[in-house]
Amino acid sequence: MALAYIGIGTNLGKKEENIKTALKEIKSLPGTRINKVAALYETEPWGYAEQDWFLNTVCEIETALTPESLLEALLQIENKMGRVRSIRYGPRVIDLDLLWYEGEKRQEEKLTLPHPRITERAFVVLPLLELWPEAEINGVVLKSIAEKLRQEQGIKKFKNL
Ligand SMILES: Nc1ncnc2c1ncn2[C@@H]1O[C@H](COP(=O)(O)OP(=O)(O)OP(=O)(O)O)[C@@H](O)[C@H]1O
Ligand SMILES: Nc1nc2c(c(=O)[nH]1)N=C(CO)CN2
Repeated sequence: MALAYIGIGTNLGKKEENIKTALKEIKSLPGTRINKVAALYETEPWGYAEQDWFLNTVCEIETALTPESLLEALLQIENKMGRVRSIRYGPRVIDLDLLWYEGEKRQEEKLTLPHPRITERAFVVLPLLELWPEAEINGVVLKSIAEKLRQEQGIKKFKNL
């Protein structure tokens, strides 16, 4: 079994329900269990401003799936939940990012590991640190950048699930 972290985001429709549905779908993937889920955070849109705030969280899973089959499964969940791809960094019902998978590295367009934009995003770093306080991504100790990201980007804890 491999340990992995998945970033979850939504800013369309019933956001909290979208996150709960995504968690149910992740839990039902073959050979996969959810260990823990961080709090839900309301977060300022990153990368494309003209859209509603997001609800974000991160979950820790253990899985028997390979990184490639896990990513494929996450993309299928996005499609099943009605994700339509249009604007880059634009609004979406659900966005599932494979953030980290057991220290594996990949450098392909289809799958980059660790996820290449983790250290730029308060909405990933803060929930990830709840689950993994010592997290280090590509040589960056995440707790050393958390406060700066928190001050630069709008983010507030909404609730624990
Ligand atoms: N670690 C990863 N997690 C999720 N998708 C990835 C990863 N590495 C590469 N990808 C690829 O990125 C493609 C586009 O993903 P998506 O449309 O969700 O991007 P985005 O959410 O707009 O941007 P971002 O990836 O910065 O969150 C996916 O089809 C997937 O193959
Ligand atoms: N706050 C926030 N901003 C985003 C998010 C997200 O999940 N949260 N996802 C995006 C997709 O690339 C683009 N911008």
